[in-house]
Amino acid sequence: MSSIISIKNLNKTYDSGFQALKNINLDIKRGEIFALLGPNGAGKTTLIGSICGIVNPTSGQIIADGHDIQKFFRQAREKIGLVPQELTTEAFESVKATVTFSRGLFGKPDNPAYIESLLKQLSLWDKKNSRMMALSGGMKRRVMIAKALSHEPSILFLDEPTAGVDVELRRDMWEMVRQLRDQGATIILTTHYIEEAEEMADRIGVINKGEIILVEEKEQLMRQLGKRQLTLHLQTPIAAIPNELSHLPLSLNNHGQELTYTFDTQSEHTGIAELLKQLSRHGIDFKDLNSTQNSLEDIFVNLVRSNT
Ligand SMILES: Nc1ncnc2c1ncn2[C@@H]1O[C@H](COP(=O)(O)OP(=O)(O)OP(=O)(O)O)[C@@H](O)[C@H]1O
Repeated sequence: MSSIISIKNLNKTYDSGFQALKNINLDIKRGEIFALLGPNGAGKTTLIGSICGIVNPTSGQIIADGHDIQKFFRQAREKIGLVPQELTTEAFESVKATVTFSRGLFGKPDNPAYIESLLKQLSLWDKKNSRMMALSGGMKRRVMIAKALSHEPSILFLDEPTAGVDVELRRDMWEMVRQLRDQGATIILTTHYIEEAEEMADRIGVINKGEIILVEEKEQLMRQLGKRQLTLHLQTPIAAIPNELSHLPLSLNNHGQELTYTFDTQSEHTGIAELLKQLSRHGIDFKDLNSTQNSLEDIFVNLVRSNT
């Protein structure tokens, strides 16, 4: 897959002297969903703002769909749709007028058929004549997406798309974003919600204190760093893990009723066969067992912690 965005040696120091981005190098592949994860103040909005031409980088280069964002701002910006964090809309305008106006801002000729298909896709067609102020928060968010897509960009940025949105609407949004990707858009989203990245992203980038500390295929990331836990629900509670088993990665929980074994999904030998043999030797029987994969959240928390 070729790159649609290429960022080289990007730095941003604000007038206050604060360095918000530190030598960022990042390529976004055409047609992917890329999730940029990071704690508060990590530099996510500054990075997106730089790509969209809202923030002026101190140094470095950004190419968006073939155009240098600093040298050919208009051409590069035309390729980009941005859905900002805040809902900003004209209260008295109709949905259709708002979206049509946004297209005009990019100097694109009217295309009522495109606007109609966009509103239909975002389930807004029924509301096309409603005033913005009469819409629910979720509908307003959809209009923000329609506005961002009104000039037919190839790249869509979603800055915290589901902040403050209820679970059901969040799932709808995810579905919508996937559909957009399937139609050929490249999507970059920032999020605090690990679950959102886990659910949607093809690749994940982690930014912390202005530095990209990791970029990885999501599946690969989960495989590489994911640990699995096997929990054995014991027939009879035990007071302590027998000394002979103390070298194993075991923990005793739930008043001695559960024994949890942590192992690496990547290693050749999980050690489970040996564990079961040892338990049987010590007369520890279990009535049930289940296993769980460590979540991306564990991985993320560990990464950010080890980077501080
Ligand atoms: N105009 C500005 N002047 C000075 N410092 C700024 C300015 N804008 C942002 N910063 C600082 O730069 C850092 C990165 O901010 P940014 O908004 O990019 O982070 P973020 O990852 O988007 O955070 P959040 O998740 O809270 O939105 C923060 O420490 C912030 O205080």
